Amino acid sequence: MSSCLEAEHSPIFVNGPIVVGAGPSGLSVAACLSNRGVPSVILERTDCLASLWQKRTYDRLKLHLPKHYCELPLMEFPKNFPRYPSKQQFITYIECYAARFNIKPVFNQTVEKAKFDVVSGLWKVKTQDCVYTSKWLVVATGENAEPVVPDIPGLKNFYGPVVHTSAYKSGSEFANRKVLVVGCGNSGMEVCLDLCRYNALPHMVVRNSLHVLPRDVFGLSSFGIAMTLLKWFPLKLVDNFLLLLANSSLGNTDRLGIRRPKTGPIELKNATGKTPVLDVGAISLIQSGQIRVTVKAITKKGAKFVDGQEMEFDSIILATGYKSNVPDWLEENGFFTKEGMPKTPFPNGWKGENGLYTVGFTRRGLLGTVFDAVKIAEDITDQWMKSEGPLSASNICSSWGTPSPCIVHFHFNKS
Ligand SMILES: Cc1cc2nc3c(=O)[nH]c(=O)nc-3n(C[C@H](O)[C@H](O)[C@H](O)COP(=O)(O)OP(=O)(O)OC[C@H]3O[C@@H](n4cnc5c(N)ncnc54)[C@H](O)[C@@H]3O)c2cc1C
Ligand SMILES: NC(=O)C1=CN([C@@H]2O[C@H](COP(=O)(O)OP(=O)(O)OC[C@H]3O[C@@H](n4cnc5c(N)ncnc54)[C@H](OP(=O)(O)O)[C@@H]3O)[C@@H](O)[C@H]2O)C=CC1
Ligand SMILES: O=C(O)C(=O)Cc1c[nH]c2ccccc12
Repeated sequence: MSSCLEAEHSPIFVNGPIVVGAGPSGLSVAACLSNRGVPSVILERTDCLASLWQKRTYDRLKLHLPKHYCELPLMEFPKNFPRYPSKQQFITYIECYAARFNIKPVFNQTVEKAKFDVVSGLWKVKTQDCVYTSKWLVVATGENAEPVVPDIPGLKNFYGPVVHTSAYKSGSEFANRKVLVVGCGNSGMEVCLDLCRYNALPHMVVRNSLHVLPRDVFGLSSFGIAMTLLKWFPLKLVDNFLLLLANSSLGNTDRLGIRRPKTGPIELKNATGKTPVLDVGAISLIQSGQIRVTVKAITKKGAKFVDGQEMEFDSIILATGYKSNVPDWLEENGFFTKEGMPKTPFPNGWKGENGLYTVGFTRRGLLGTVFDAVKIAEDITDQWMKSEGPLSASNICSSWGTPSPCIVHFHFNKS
């Protein structure tokens, strides 16, 4: 970023939106804009695209919804990809996607602060190196920006390694080890399964009720079945049907220490964002006793079970989920909750005031991302055409590869 260093103290004006984050959401917005001839700049804190997928997920990860539901706008997955692409295939797809739309994010730029400047009518976005300004700010930092590391009593005194799932790659280092896995969302379940495949001995902490559904039934994906049925039937009926399928294929999970919530799986996902576990084999290992369930408290060397029994563990894996980091860097007036999620529920949470947009905060996975990205690109394009218009190529500072980014400097009065 030599241009940034040269431009010390003078903001870099972006003739199009500034997008924060080069994950699937940021790339989707940039692609939809590029398709409409609108430039944008993506600022990304890491040195790669889709860093969640490249750096913070385990080796065995596959998409758990059929690929059709995980496609970004304007580009399908290759025909030869399986129904559930692997993490590496998804990353390849993302790289091809960026190349196809000629998107070149500015890497190693952590957005530390962003604020709307009323005087200039522009967003000022500060990274460790530069200040960027634009009429539009697109927040694409994701629902999974930071790991949740709960303050569990006893955890600090535990003598062995404690790893969050975002740093877990495979069970290869855990062979013959007793591992306590805290949390039983999709990460906890899949890590337990992976640990078993490497001959480790996982014990899983289940705190609350949760839904587990088979990923596939009769060769069809449960999610696909639900999406199809929802076109004709009410949500509650579809949820009941999913539970019927789940009980007949997995049995009664209550008996395994996994209680079902009263609200159905899709209704709960829509209302709270809590994703049902889509089972890819962990339940049968719980049934056979290879994965053990529930614990009460963590002690210095192990954990105390609800029945009073104590057990020693070699390692702890925190499968305790993720959180948004928006409150750490965005200064705004009440569009986001203190947890960093838009207050306005889906489908209307994509647009704030003064040119603020959010993509990928719908708790609906990549389907939600596509919905937001298309809306945002339409909305910004309309404004851009009216007010900005395509400037000559030499004035454009953008994440497009060609013409090579060139920067327009504006000086602002310090407010
Ligand atoms: C293990 C796992 C598996 C999943 N599988 C699926 C699936 O199969 N199907 C599905 O639909 N969804 C799935 N999801 C949901 C997931 O959220 C989406 O797949 C997708 O990654 C969301 O994209 P995003 O761009 O919104 O967020 P992210 O992929 O998290 O990308 C956000 C980007 O913003 C960057 N960033 C964050 N803060 C800053 C900052 N301050 N400055 C600059 N850059 C910043 C990050 O480095 C990151 O590159 C999965 C999630 C996880 C954790
Ligand atoms: N193959 C795939 O595509 C995969 C997709 N994913 C997705 O990634 C996202 C994140 O999933 P995941 O990482 O599993 O996170 P989740 O937020 O879904 O689950 C977190 C789990 O940790 C538990 N937990 C949190 N704090 C504590 C605590 N203090 N003590 C005990 N338990 C605790 C929660 O319990 P409680 O419910 O009681 O709060 C919950 O069971 C989801 O959307 C998921 O679907 C994840 C893995 C694989
Ligand atoms: O993988 C995830 O976490 C997702 O959010 C994908 C998703 C969107 N809607 C759902 C409903 C049931 C299971 C997963 C999802």
